[in-house]
Amino acid sequence: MVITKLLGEEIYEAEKTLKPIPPITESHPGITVDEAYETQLQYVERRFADGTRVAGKKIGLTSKAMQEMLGVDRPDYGHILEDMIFSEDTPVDAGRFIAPRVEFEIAFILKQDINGADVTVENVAEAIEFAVPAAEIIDSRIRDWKIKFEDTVADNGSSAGAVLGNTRVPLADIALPSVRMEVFKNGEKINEGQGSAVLGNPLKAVVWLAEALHQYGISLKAGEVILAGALTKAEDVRSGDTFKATFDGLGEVKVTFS
Ligand SMILES: C=C/C=C(\O)C(=O)O
Repeated sequence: MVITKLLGEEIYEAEKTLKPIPPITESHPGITVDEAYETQLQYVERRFADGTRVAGKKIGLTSKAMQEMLGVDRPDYGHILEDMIFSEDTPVDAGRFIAPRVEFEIAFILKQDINGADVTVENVAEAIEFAVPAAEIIDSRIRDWKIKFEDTVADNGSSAGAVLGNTRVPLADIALPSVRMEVFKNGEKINEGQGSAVLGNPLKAVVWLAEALHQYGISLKAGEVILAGALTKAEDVRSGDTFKATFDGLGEVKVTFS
């Protein structure tokens, strides 16, 4: 059995000191997915002790592009904490992370709680107030991004930050699977994708999340932000870089790194 409290503490320390740890799947080869999620919760509890709170959740590994990039074959989730939310208007210090990457996705703001195992796309749509263009900063507290599924789960879904664009679009005004996205780095277009890349429809990712959380007795709360997963692969970040993603009908989000 894995000592999840100790592992959660190790991940917390790695993040704080910028000293990554070896893959947990090597130091604890028998770690189960349940133990990895328990480790994530222990990390989150440790972060609460510093005074932060849950702002929402991220769903990861919902697109083929990200699954292929990281060599995993199924979605996971992590917690977005209040101190992980950055503003579009203030450059984010790349030096506060170990090996940061940025990715672009559709996010949702909830107006109702979502509970339970038998959630449908319709239930999820009713609980969402707005769709929002979003960037997620990901990072790995595991050395050199050498992660297997259980490593990234334990490491809070490799999440490090979120930036929300300024637009808020009601779901009635947008067909999420057909939203086209373009990604620009320092003014040059580097990638493009479509909402359907996320499990066919980003709302299905939220259904997946509600069901996955239910197994661990966690529900989604009104006011939370849910990042539904990157549409295209993540991009390495260096200080001085500016990234922007434009989404048809949804607006844009920008993030600059100092
Ligand atoms: C390792 C992180 C993956 C994601 O955040 C994603 O696929 O969105």
